[in-house]
Amino acid sequence: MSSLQRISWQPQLPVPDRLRRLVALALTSGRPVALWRLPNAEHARLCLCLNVDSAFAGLPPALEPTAPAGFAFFPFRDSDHNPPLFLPADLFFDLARPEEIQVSAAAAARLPELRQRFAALADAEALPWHVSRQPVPATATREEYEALVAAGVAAIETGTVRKVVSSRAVRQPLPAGFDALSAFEDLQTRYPNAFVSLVSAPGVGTWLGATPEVLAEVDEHHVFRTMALAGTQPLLPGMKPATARWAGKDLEEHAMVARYIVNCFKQLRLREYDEQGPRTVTAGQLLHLRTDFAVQLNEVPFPTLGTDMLRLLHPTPAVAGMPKQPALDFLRHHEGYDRAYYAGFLGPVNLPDAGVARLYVNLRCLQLRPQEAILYAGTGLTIDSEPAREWQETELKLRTIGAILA
Ligand SMILES: C=C(O[C@@H]1C=C(C(=O)O)C=C[C@H]1O)C(=O)O
Repeated sequence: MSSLQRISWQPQLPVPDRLRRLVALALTSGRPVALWRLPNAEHARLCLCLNVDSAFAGLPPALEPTAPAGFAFFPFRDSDHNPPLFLPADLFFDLARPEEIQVSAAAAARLPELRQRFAALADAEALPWHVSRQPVPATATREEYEALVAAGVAAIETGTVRKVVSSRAVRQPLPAGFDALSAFEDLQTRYPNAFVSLVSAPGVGTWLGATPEVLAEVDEHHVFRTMALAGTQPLLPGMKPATARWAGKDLEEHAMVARYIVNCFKQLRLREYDEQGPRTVTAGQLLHLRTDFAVQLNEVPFPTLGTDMLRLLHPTPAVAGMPKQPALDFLRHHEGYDRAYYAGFLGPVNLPDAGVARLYVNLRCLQLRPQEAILYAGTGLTIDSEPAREWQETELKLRTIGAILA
C-alpha cells in the first residue's frame, strides 16, 4: 500500500491557478492526470501519477483498504486499443485544502525537482492535453442509428438477447477559445449531483464527463453500494420527479438491470443486501428510474465483496445488455464503432481515505481532440423499442455533456 504524506504547500498563486499549473506539470511531461468532483461535493480533487508505465493496469482495481491509492479509468471493453488504467497517486491535491498536497514516497523523494519545475512553468493558456492514438470513431447518421435499433429489436424478437444497449458517437467542433479546465468547472456548476471528471493520459486521450451512475462504491461507513439506473424520460417544465409516470418499456428495462445485480449477489452467495426502489431521480434535464443496493460490510463474511462485485458487474445491462455475452457480441457486430472509454468506469480508490472507493459508469461524456469533441450516448432497447424514439433519447442524453460546447 502506498501511503501518502501531507506537505504544506503555499505557492504565491490563486487556488485555480495552482490547479492549472499542476495539470500543466503533468501534461508538459507526458504524464497522466485525473480530476474529479464527487456528487454533491463542493470541491474538486486531482491525482497525478509520475510514472507513466505504472498506470497501465491489467485487472480492475481491488476495492480494499490495503490496495494502492489512485484513480481507475477503465474502457467499456478491455483491448490493446483501449488499455485499462489505474493511476497510482503520486500527488493528490484537494481544492478543499489548497494549502497542502499529499505525496507518495516516490514523489516526496523528488520534491525539490518537482517544486522547481512547478515554479518554472509558464501559465500558458493552451494546455497540451493527451490525444488518443485511435482514429476518430465512425458516427452514425439518424438512418444508420435507427437501423441499428431495428437490428437490436430483431435480435430480441429472435431470442438472441433480451435487452441490448445501442449507442453512437457524434463529432462536434470545439467552440472558439474552448478550455477543458473551464469546461470541467462549468460541468460542476451545471450538474451538482453528478460525478464530474476530466481524465487525460497518454494513449488514452482526454475525457470529460458528468455521470449519474454509480457502478461500485465502498463508503466511509463500510457500506458497499451499487445501483440499477435505467429508464429515461425528459424532465419537462413543471414536472415533479416524484409523480413521473413510466412506460412499461422503461420498467422492464430497469427491472432487467436490478435483477442482474441481484444475480451477481447470488453468485457470491450473499443474501444480506438492502434494496430500495425503483424511484425517479433527476440527472440534468433527464429523469431515470433507479434502484439502490447496499450491503453493510461489517455484518457479512465477505471482506472482498467490493472487488468481487466490481468484476461481476461491469459491464451491466444498463450499458451492454442481457444476457451479457450475446449482447456484447451483438454490439461488436452491429454497433459499428469503438466505444473506447464510454460506458467504461472511472473513479478514485483509497484516495484520499483508505477503504473508500467510488467508481462510476462513464456516461454523459466526451473525448477531447485538438479541434473537436466526440460525444457519446446510448439507449437500452427492449422488444417494444421504436427506432425514432431511441434516436430522440440519444439526442436528449447528448445534451447533458453537449451543454459545455454551446
Ligand atoms: C447508455 C446511457 O445511459 C444508460 C441507459 C439508460 C436507459 O437506457 O434508459 C439510462 C441510464 C444509463 O444507465 C447513456 O447515457 O449513454
